[in-house]
Amino acid sequence: MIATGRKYVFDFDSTLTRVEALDVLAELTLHGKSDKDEIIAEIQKITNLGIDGEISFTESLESRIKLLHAHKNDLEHLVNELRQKISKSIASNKDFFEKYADDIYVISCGFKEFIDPIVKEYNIPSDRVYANTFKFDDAGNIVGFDEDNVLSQHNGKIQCLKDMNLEGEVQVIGDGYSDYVMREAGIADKFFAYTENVHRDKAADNADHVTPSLDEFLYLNDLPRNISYPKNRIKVLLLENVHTAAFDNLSEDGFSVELVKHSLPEEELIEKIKGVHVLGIRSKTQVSQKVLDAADKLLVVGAFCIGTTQIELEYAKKKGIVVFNAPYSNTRSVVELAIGEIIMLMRSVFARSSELHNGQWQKTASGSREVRGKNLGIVGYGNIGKQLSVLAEAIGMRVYYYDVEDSLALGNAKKCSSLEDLLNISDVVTLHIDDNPANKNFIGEREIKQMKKGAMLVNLSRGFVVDIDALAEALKSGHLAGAAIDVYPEEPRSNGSFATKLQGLPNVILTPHVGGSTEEAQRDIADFVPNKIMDYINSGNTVDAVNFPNIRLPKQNKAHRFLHIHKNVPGIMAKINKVLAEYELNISSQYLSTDNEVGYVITDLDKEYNKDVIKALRKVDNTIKFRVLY
Ligand SMILES: NC(=O)C1=CN([C@@H]2O[C@H](COP(=O)(O)OP(=O)(O)OC[C@H]3O[C@@H](n4cnc5c(N)ncnc54)[C@H](O)[C@@H]3O)[C@@H](O)[C@H]2O)C=CC1
Ligand SMILES: O=C(O)C(=O)COP(=O)(O)O
Repeated sequence: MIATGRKYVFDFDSTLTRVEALDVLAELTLHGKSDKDEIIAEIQKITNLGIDGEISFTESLESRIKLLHAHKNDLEHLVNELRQKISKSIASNKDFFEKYADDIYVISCGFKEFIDPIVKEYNIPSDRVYANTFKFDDAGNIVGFDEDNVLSQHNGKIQCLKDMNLEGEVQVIGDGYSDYVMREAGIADKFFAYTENVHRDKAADNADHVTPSLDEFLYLNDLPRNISYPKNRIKVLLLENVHTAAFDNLSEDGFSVELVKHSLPEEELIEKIKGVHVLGIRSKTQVSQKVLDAADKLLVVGAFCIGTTQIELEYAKKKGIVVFNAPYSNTRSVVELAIGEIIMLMRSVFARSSELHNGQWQKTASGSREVRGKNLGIVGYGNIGKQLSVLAEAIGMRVYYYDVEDSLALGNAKKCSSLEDLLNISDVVTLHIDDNPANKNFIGEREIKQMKKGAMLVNLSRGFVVDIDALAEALKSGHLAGAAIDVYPEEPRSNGSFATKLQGLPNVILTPHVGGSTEEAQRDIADFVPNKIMDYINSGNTVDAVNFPNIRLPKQNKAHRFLHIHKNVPGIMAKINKVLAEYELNISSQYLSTDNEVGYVITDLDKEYNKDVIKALRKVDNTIKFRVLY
């Protein structure tokens, strides 16, 4: 047991547990009744009015008990339910309740009958639980409560705490205004508004501190805790209108997340990135060296897309910043659009449609062909190219492909040994090469000339891959019969006006970089990338990182985890382990992964450590980043 001279007074409902116990009791007792939902809504309304001090507490209690129709036997079920509903950060910090047991109290306007058995498991004995008690009739029905108990009365917590006569600094942790009043009355020294389960403005606005979790409370008080840095202090900045599910995923895990609809130019990002730990972007945001230099806290960048060349990957690595992307989530969306566009181009659908929009009936078969039996040339036989190959064959196209890497053909697709071979043979050429800057003007005047007369070009890869001037010329001259372009050498940062030389040309489909913009793809990315980010922040795992040595280690219980990122020079591991040995720390597991530039080591320790070891590890030569996880 450790003495701090402070007393910690916890509220129960919606603080120690995620729920209001009487709401749960109502769910149990009203189960199967036709008017259950209305009664529960009524109970919740009364609960909130009581918590916010809008009606007298006694009144709220009386009304709720009447509506409950509960029996003694229901309490056992209630306790079982509540056991499953302990607040997340309370359950993960059981250690605190063990070590500071003598200084922890519960003051609740709930009932000892269900609070005692729950908090007992957190080392809080019944005599430190101040709460109401039920009255039962002979048949065991709950018919009321002990009206002499101060806690059944309005602002009863003030009187209760006064009567307890606690010595030392008294800190109250609760979600409601009825907890704050102890501080307002001057009986408690500090009030922490606990918002992990519910955010009540009236409590938060008056609090000395708002604590979104117990981790934050423990951090503020420098008390031992399950994670070294509370998640609400980890700032996440999501740009470019990533799906709101990403916001939900990261906020639900406790991070502080800001969502910005568009991309930011370098100067603005340099300002905005300060203090940000996690940056989420899509294909527009340039994460340049200057941005990375300004990023004083940045740990990880999530590209909510496939392409990552908008990020200075190597420079990020040298700074110990890990980058993840979503390599598969939007591939199917691109493939479906490619198939659709190939058919639309071959049938001159857009030309016919524009004519009709302009009031012209232009029924003709001229320049309208089936895709069946036509040659499709896929350039870049990667994740997208391969899927497209399969679908295109399924609709009867003959597939040819060209890739710089040796890539196995799927189905009956035929590999071309040169780009020229592919261009010579294809009725439609579709580009799916990666966003490597070396692919700039990959398709220029010379390559277009190598294409068959009347062929079509589809580009859903990157804008700089095609020389737009040369393409516009070829379309105007009639050498090419059509094109579908989704990506452009220069794209705007947000929605608005846009100009390209391809505008107004017949049989040219123009789309604003929407190849991967489907609800399904964006929704999937919003799970995939946040999961990678959370896995790295919470456990140190870097599996699937695009610029970093990959490590996965399961989270350990009753252990401490240190993450050390360093320049990959000889002797670092020896130095790290020498420091650990000097502080007599026992390594329970350790895993190192390196590439040419950096080394990344996760070390798990099986016992308490002297905080000075952290300083010593940070001082190890060639350390880039050091983080204590838990
Ligand atoms: N329009 C949109 O909204 C979207 C565009 N994309 C873009 O699509 C492209 C392809 O994506 P994935 O298939 O996932 O990439 P991937 O990396 O799986 O495949 C790319 C393939 O291109 C090959 N390649 C690269 N340079 C080449 C060259 N000069 N000549 C021949 N082959 C070359 C690579 O060897 C690789 O096999 C990327 O540029 C990506 O950014 C991806 C998703 C959505
Ligand atoms: O995934 C990619 O690489 C894309 O090009 C899609 O980018 P976006 O998310 O639409 O900015």
